[in-house]
Amino acid sequence: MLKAREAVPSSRHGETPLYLGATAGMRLLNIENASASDAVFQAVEAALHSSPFSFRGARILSGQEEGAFGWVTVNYLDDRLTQGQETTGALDLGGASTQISFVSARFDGTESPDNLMNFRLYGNDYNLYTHSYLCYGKDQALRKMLALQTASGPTSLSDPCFHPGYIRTRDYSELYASPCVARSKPQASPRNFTLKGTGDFDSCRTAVKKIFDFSKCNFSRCSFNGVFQPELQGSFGAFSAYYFVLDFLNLTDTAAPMETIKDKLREYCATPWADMQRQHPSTKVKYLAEYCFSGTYILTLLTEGYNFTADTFKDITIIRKIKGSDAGWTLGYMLNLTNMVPAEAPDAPPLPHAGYVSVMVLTGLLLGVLLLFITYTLSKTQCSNPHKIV
Ligand SMILES: Nc1ncnc2c1ncn2[C@@H]1O[C@H](COP(=O)(O)OP(=O)(O)OP(=O)(O)O)[C@@H](O)[C@H]1O
Repeated sequence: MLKAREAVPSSRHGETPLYLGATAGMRLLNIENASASDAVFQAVEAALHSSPFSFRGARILSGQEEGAFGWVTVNYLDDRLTQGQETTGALDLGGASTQISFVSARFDGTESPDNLMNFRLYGNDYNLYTHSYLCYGKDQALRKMLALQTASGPTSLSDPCFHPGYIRTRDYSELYASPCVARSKPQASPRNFTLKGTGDFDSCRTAVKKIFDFSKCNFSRCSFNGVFQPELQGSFGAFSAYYFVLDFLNLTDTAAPMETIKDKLREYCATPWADMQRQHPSTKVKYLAEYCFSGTYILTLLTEGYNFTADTFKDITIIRKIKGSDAGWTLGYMLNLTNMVPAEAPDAPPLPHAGYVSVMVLTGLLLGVLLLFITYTLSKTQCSNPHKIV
């Protein structure tokens, strides 16, 4: 808010619209404890009402909206919508949910209407495929994996997704305090367990893969958990936690061979925890401890979950910003609420600007010549009939 006050001239504060959108973290809180979620909204709304901006409401976005607005942002910033070009798909990874959105020539919503978002933008129609996976953001995905590993209520857990030498005591009640895992809490578990890292990428992949269900699909094709997904098409931009994690791991080059990416992760996960802390003293410890899991999760989600292959992986660009603006759902949300992306292309002028200038100059010249001619004719008439005036 302080940044916004500085960025917007104070004379314009009152006319600047302010909206608040909440995503999967709040969706989960709403499921878990609706009155707590309401209380958060009341407090936030009170604070925003007292800001100098024109506050126009706070609400929780649906997963579909989150995915679709991320897609609008990426394609708006790339100027693909005004030009009616082939669009870029959007891959968003948050803490609580993850979204995939893209236009596919093979998807018109018939097979799975829930995944369809129709848009008419700048005179072009788009059938957007979008799906949001609640509980598959990187923080909730880690909970899901740990829940599977602690289903029998052990006091100690050797975990391949954490560095060798990493030790942390984890509280069972805290780990299972999320609707994503609450139902699988072991009946008779001790108060806590000791998590010990073993740093083994291949075993980590095996553990991560277990949080995806590939056993059922009632459609012609699925990603995971029985969710319909048409064949991937075109290029994709991956942002948010995809960027934070892959940038830290130096793995943003998606054109690198898949084996090279795996080798780098193998080496990274196997690095002793003490070395990691020494090499990255200013990195937040929670992030540092979880990059091995997060990197492995991202690779598994993209390849096994969404079906990117060794060949199509290079179609993904890992992005943070486009032309100086953050890639993410927020800009798309604002553009939508302020009607800044019109359904129809603005009327094209019949002539380009240079054409108008030429017509104006020619008309001016003609009028000038006409005026001169009239003046000349009049003065001649007056000279040849001097007596008629009297
Ligand atoms: N530098 C970083 N390194 C690693 N993780 C990061 C870094 N910065 C932020 N994160 C994490 O990345 C995740 C994505 O954050 P973001 O704010 O984009 O999504 P979110 O609001 O959690 O989304 P959603 O509610 O839809 O799941 C969060 O879990 C956040 O803690």
